[in-house]
Amino acid sequence: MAAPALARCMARTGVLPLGQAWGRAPRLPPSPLPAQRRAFSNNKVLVELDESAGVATMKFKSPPVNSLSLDFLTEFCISLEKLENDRACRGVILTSAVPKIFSSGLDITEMCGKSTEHYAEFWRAVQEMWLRLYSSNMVTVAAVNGSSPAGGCLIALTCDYRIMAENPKFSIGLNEAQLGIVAPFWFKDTFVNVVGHRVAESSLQLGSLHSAPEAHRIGLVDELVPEEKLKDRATAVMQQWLALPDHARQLTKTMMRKAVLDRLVAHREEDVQNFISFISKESIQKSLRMYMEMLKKKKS
Ligand SMILES: CCCCC/C=C/C(=O)SCCNC(=O)CCNC(=O)[C@H](O)C(C)(C)COP(=O)(O)OP(=O)(O)OC[C@H]1O[C@@H](n2cnc3c(N)ncnc32)[C@H](O)[C@@H]1OP(=O)(O)O
Repeated sequence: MAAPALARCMARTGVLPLGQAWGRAPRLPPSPLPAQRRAFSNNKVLVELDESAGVATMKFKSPPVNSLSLDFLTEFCISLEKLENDRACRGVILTSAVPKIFSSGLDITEMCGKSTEHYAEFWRAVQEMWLRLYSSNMVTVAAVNGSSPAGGCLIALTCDYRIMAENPKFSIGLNEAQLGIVAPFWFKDTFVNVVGHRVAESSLQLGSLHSAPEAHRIGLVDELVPEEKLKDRATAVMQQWLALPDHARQLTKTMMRKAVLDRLVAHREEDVQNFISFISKESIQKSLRMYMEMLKKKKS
């Protein structure tokens, strides 16, 4: 489906047509074209594709903090879909163009004082982002070059490999409990698949944000590197992963992730309704408003 048609579909339904992501045939190797670089961009995401390497870099560019608004999620999904359907692309590195921040997670303003219809549209877009990224046929590497709470952490967890800048001021984690909200089961499942049940259980209950060294120690990120080496290291890791035949890697990835993906697909609408009833509670709205005020006060 062409990008404008996809955009129209998402504007109408808040969802990309799922058939596009599921049951896709294994990716073919890139055609032997001369070395070439291509770029495309929208308001929230910049994509640079190195055709000779078969690798795209997707940079989040939604200042001040790359919060995951409905617009961001829509443009992220459209960009990912374009790459997924591009034979020249076998891997994608996700990183940020905003200094010190990878992503501040779901845009809290999308979850405050909005209509039921808006909450449904927003949550479907969050689900869509995760379903597409977690089931991607491409190799996905997160180059985490800044703080990455909650939904930002989810994006990193959803990739195949995570490399973080070793700055101890940067933190990462599923801190939902600190906001008085609860990470849904598929955030939790993704987290458990990376760090194991025991670490996930305490980290989720406490809503912990882990400094980069601690995140490495508990296995939340795979490597720490000096910030200036992050890009090169992500490229090297990508080359290593792409040295293997795509079909074997893709089938293995599917086997490892299928149960978790299937669980959301089977309960997708129920999950939307759960989100709506949870987020619409006055007590939850109050917690979110207080949290936003706290963020603003922290500045002054
Ligand atoms: C059933 C429901 C489950 C839902 C699951 C939820 C998942 C989530 O992702 S909830 C979001 C959780 N996110 C956070 O807790 C992060 C909050 N933000 C921060 O901690 C910090 O902003 C920072 C560390 C990311 C960056 O710090 P700093 O560089 O100091 O920037 P500021 O704090 O001054 O923020 C600038 C500006 O951005 C606004 N903002 C920050 N995060 C968000 C956000 N997630 N959504 C919306 N807006 C956000 C912040 O309020 C400031 O706004 P202004 O004061 O208007 O400039």
